[in-house]
Amino acid sequence: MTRIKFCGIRREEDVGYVNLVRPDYAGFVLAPGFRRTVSAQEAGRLSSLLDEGIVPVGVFVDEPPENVARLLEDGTISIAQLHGMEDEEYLSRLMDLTSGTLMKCFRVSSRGDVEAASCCSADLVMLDSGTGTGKAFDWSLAEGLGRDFFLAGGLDPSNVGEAIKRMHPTAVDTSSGIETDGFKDYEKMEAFVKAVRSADGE
Ligand SMILES: O=C(O)c1ccccc1N[C@@H]1O[C@H](COP(=O)(O)O)[C@@H](O)[C@H]1O
Repeated sequence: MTRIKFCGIRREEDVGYVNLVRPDYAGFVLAPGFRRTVSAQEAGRLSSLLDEGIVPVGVFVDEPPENVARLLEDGTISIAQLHGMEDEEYLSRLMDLTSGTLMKCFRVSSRGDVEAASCCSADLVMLDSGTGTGKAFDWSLAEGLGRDFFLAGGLDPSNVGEAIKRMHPTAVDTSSGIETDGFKDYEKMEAFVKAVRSADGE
Protein backbone atom coordinates (compact mmCIF):
# COMPACT_ATOMS: atom_id res chain seq x y z
CA MET A 1 0.00 0.00 0.00
CA THR A 2 1.29 3.45 -0.89
CA ARG A 3 1.85 5.51 2.25
CA ILE A 4 0.44 9.00 2.59
CA LYS A 5 1.94 12.14 4.12
CA PHE A 6 -0.11 15.27 4.68
CA CYS A 7 2.11 18.29 5.18
CA GLY A 8 1.60 21.82 6.48
CA ILE A 9 -0.54 20.85 9.47
CA ARG A 10 -0.82 24.02 11.55
CA ARG A 11 -4.18 24.16 13.37
CA GLU A 12 -5.83 21.93 15.97
CA GLU A 13 -8.66 21.56 13.46
CA ASP A 14 -6.17 20.13 10.91
CA VAL A 15 -5.06 17.51 13.45
CA GLY A 16 -8.74 16.60 13.94
CA TYR A 17 -9.07 16.03 10.18
CA VAL A 18 -5.83 14.02 10.11
CA ASN A 19 -7.04 11.76 12.94
CA LEU A 20 -10.25 11.07 11.00
CA VAL A 21 -8.66 10.49 7.59
CA ARG A 22 -5.56 8.71 8.97
CA PRO A 23 -2.60 9.34 6.68
CA ASP A 24 0.63 7.60 7.73
CA TYR A 25 2.54 10.85 8.35
CA ALA A 26 1.65 14.41 9.41
CA GLY A 27 4.13 17.15 8.55
CA PHE A 28 4.82 20.38 10.44
CA VAL A 29 6.77 23.13 8.69
CA LEU A 30 9.40 24.18 11.23
CA ALA A 31 11.42 26.30 8.82
CA PRO A 32 10.85 29.98 9.63
CA GLY A 33 9.21 32.39 7.20
CA PHE A 34 6.78 30.17 5.32
CA ARG A 35 3.01 30.56 5.19
CA ARG A 36 2.56 27.21 6.95
CA THR A 37 5.32 27.65 9.56
CA VAL A 38 4.56 26.65 13.14
CA SER A 39 6.87 27.11 16.13
CA ALA A 40 8.62 24.07 17.63
CA GLN A 41 6.45 24.50 20.71
CA GLU A 42 3.23 24.52 18.67
CA ALA A 43 4.42 21.52 16.62
CA GLY A 44 4.98 19.67 19.91
CA ARG A 45 1.47 20.50 21.09
CA LEU A 46 -0.15 19.51 17.76
CA SER A 47 1.98 16.38 17.49
CA SER A 48 0.82 15.25 20.95
CA LEU A 49 -2.79 15.40 19.67
CA LEU A 50 -2.12 13.02 16.77
CA ASP A 51 -3.64 9.56 17.08
CA GLU A 52 -1.21 6.74 17.75
CA GLY A 53 0.36 5.40 14.58
CA ILE A 54 0.40 8.72 12.71
CA VAL A 55 4.05 9.68 12.46
CA PRO A 56 4.97 13.36 13.08
CA VAL A 57 7.47 14.80 10.59
CA GLY A 58 9.30 18.13 10.97
CA VAL A 59 10.16 20.06 7.80
CA PHE A 60 13.39 22.09 7.97
CA VAL A 61 15.30 24.29 5.54
CA ASP A 62 19.04 24.59 6.33
CA GLU A 63 18.37 24.53 10.08
CA PRO A 64 21.41 24.17 12.38
CA PRO A 65 21.71 20.39 12.95
CA GLU A 66 21.62 20.81 16.75
CA ASN A 67 18.07 22.22 16.52
CA VAL A 68 16.88 19.37 14.29
CA ALA A 69 18.48 16.75 16.55
CA ARG A 70 16.89 18.26 19.67
CA LEU A 71 13.36 17.93 18.27
CA LEU A 72 14.01 14.33 17.16
CA GLU A 73 15.47 13.44 20.54
CA ASP A 74 12.72 15.05 22.65
CA GLY A 75 10.01 13.27 20.62
CA THR A 76 8.40 16.38 19.08
CA ILE A 77 8.96 14.69 15.71
CA SER A 78 9.93 11.18 14.58
CA ILE A 79 11.31 12.09 11.15
CA ALA A 80 13.25 15.19 10.06
CA GLN A 81 12.53 16.22 6.47
CA LEU A 82 15.45 18.32 5.22
CA HIS A 83 14.18 20.55 2.46
CA GLY A 84 17.07 22.96 1.91
CA MET A 85 20.64 22.65 0.60
CA GLU A 86 21.73 20.11 3.26
CA ASP A 87 24.70 18.15 1.88
CA GLU A 88 26.47 14.92 2.91
CA GLU A 89 28.63 16.82 5.41
CA TYR A 90 25.49 18.26 7.05
CA LEU A 91 23.89 14.78 7.14
CA SER A 92 26.97 13.31 8.74
CA ARG A 93 27.01 16.03 11.45
CA LEU A 94 23.32 15.43 12.12
CA MET A 95 23.83 11.64 12.28
CA ASP A 96 26.48 12.20 14.95
CA LEU A 97 23.89 14.05 17.05
CA THR A 98 20.88 11.76 16.63
CA SER A 99 19.82 8.30 15.52
CA GLY A 100 16.45 9.73 14.47
CA THR A 101 15.15 9.12 10.96
CA LEU A 102 16.33 11.60 8.32
CA MET A 103 14.61 12.26 5.02
CA LYS A 104 16.48 14.40 2.51
CA CYS A 105 14.35 16.22 -0.03
CA PHE A 106 15.64 16.82 -3.57
CA ARG A 107 14.06 19.52 -5.71
CA VAL A 108 14.10 17.91 -9.12
CA SER A 109 14.91 20.03 -12.14
CA SER A 110 17.48 17.75 -13.82
CA ARG A 111 18.68 14.13 -13.93
CA GLY A 112 21.58 15.24 -11.70
CA ASP A 113 19.13 15.90 -8.84
CA VAL A 114 17.78 12.36 -9.18
CA GLU A 115 21.31 10.89 -9.30
CA ALA A 116 22.16 12.81 -6.10
CA ALA A 117 19.05 11.31 -4.45
CA SER A 118 20.03 7.81 -5.48
CA CYS A 119 23.35 7.93 -3.60
CA CYS A 120 22.26 10.08 -0.63
CA SER A 121 23.11 8.65 2.81
CA ALA A 122 19.80 9.74 4.42
CA ASP A 123 17.42 6.98 5.56
CA LEU A 124 14.74 8.26 3.19
CA VAL A 125 14.59 10.53 0.16
CA MET A 126 11.83 12.70 -1.19
CA LEU A 127 11.53 14.05 -4.74
CA ASP A 128 9.72 17.39 -4.92
CA SER A 129 9.51 20.51 -7.06
CA GLY A 130 10.00 23.22 -4.43
CA THR A 131 8.75 24.21 -1.00
CA GLY A 132 5.01 23.65 -0.91
CA THR A 133 4.35 25.44 -4.19
CA GLY A 134 1.61 23.13 -5.48
CA LYS A 135 3.58 22.48 -8.66
CA ALA A 136 4.73 19.12 -10.03
CA PHE A 137 8.19 18.47 -11.47
CA ASP A 138 8.82 16.60 -14.70
CA TRP A 139 8.25 13.03 -13.48
CA SER A 140 10.10 11.54 -16.45
CA LEU A 141 13.36 12.82 -14.87
CA ALA A 142 12.88 10.43 -11.93
CA GLU A 143 12.76 7.20 -13.90
CA GLY A 144 15.29 4.61 -12.69
CA LEU A 145 16.01 6.23 -9.31
CA GLY A 146 16.83 2.78 -7.93
CA ARG A 147 15.66 3.27 -4.34
CA ASP A 148 12.39 3.84 -2.46
CA PHE A 149 11.21 7.44 -2.43
CA PHE A 150 8.50 9.83 -1.29
CA LEU A 151 6.91 11.73 -4.18
CA ALA A 152 5.78 15.33 -3.58
CA GLY A 153 4.99 18.47 -5.52
CA GLY A 154 1.59 19.44 -6.83
CA LEU A 155 -0.14 16.19 -5.91
CA ASP A 156 -3.90 16.39 -5.43
CA PRO A 157 -6.89 14.02 -5.58
CA SER A 158 -7.09 14.38 -9.37
CA ASN A 159 -3.49 13.42 -10.24
CA VAL A 160 -2.22 11.26 -7.37
CA GLY A 161 -3.62 8.06 -8.92
CA GLU A 162 -1.72 8.65 -12.15
CA ALA A 163 1.42 9.51 -10.14
CA ILE A 164 1.26 6.20 -8.27
CA LYS A 165 0.66 4.13 -11.38
CA ARG A 166 3.48 5.81 -13.26
CA MET A 167 6.09 6.40 -10.55
CA HIS A 168 5.46 3.66 -7.93
CA PRO A 169 6.57 5.79 -4.96
CA THR A 170 6.72 4.36 -1.42
CA ALA A 171 4.72 7.35 -0.23
CA VAL A 172 2.96 10.38 -1.64
CA ASP A 173 3.10 13.77 0.05
CA THR A 174 0.75 16.68 -0.40
CA SER A 175 0.05 20.09 1.09
CA SER A 176 -1.47 22.58 -1.38
CA GLY A 177 -3.57 19.84 -3.01
CA ILE A 178 -5.58 19.28 0.18
CA GLU A 179 -6.22 22.98 0.85
CA THR A 180 -8.96 25.44 -0.07
CA ASP A 181 -8.17 29.16 0.24
CA GLY A 182 -4.94 28.29 2.04
CA PHE A 183 -6.44 26.06 4.72
CA LYS A 184 -6.61 22.28 5.01
CA ASP A 185 -9.86 20.93 3.60
CA TYR A 186 -11.31 17.75 5.11
CA GLU A 187 -13.13 16.72 1.94
CA LYS A 188 -9.98 17.07 -0.17
CA MET A 189 -8.03 15.01 2.38
CA GLU A 190 -10.67 12.27 2.18
CA ALA A 191 -10.68 12.41 -1.63
CA PHE A 192 -6.87 12.19 -1.69
CA VAL A 193 -6.83 9.04 0.47
CA LYS A 194 -9.62 7.52 -1.65
CA ALA A 195 -7.68 8.21 -4.87
CA VAL A 196 -4.52 6.63 -3.41
CA ARG A 197 -6.38 3.50 -2.25
CA SER A 198 -8.12 3.20 -5.59
CA ALA A 199 -4.79 3.41 -7.49
CA ASP A 200 -3.30 0.82 -5.08
CA GLY A 201 -6.17 -1.54 -5.89
CA GLU A 202 -5.75 -1.36 -9.67
O1 LIG B 1 4.73 23.75 2.55
C1 LIG B 1 5.59 24.56 2.87
O2 LIG B 1 5.30 25.72 3.20
C2 LIG B 1 7.04 24.17 2.87
C3 LIG B 1 7.96 25.05 3.38
C4 LIG B 1 9.29 24.72 3.41
C5 LIG B 1 9.72 23.51 2.92
C6 LIG B 1 8.84 22.61 2.40
C7 LIG B 1 7.48 22.91 2.36
N1 LIG B 1 6.56 22.04 1.83
C8 LIG B 1 6.86 20.72 1.34
O3 LIG B 1 6.53 20.61 -0.02
C9 LIG B 1 5.69 19.48 -0.21
C10 LIG B 1 4.84 19.61 -1.45
O4 LIG B 1 3.95 20.65 -1.32
P1 LIG B 1 2.76 20.87 -2.37
O5 LIG B 1 1.87 19.66 -2.28
O6 LIG B 1 3.36 21.02 -3.72
O7 LIG B 1 2.09 22.10 -1.88
C11 LIG B 1 4.92 19.49 1.07
O8 LIG B 1 4.21 18.35 1.32
C12 LIG B 1 6.03 19.71 2.07
O9 LIG B 1 6.73 18.51 2.27
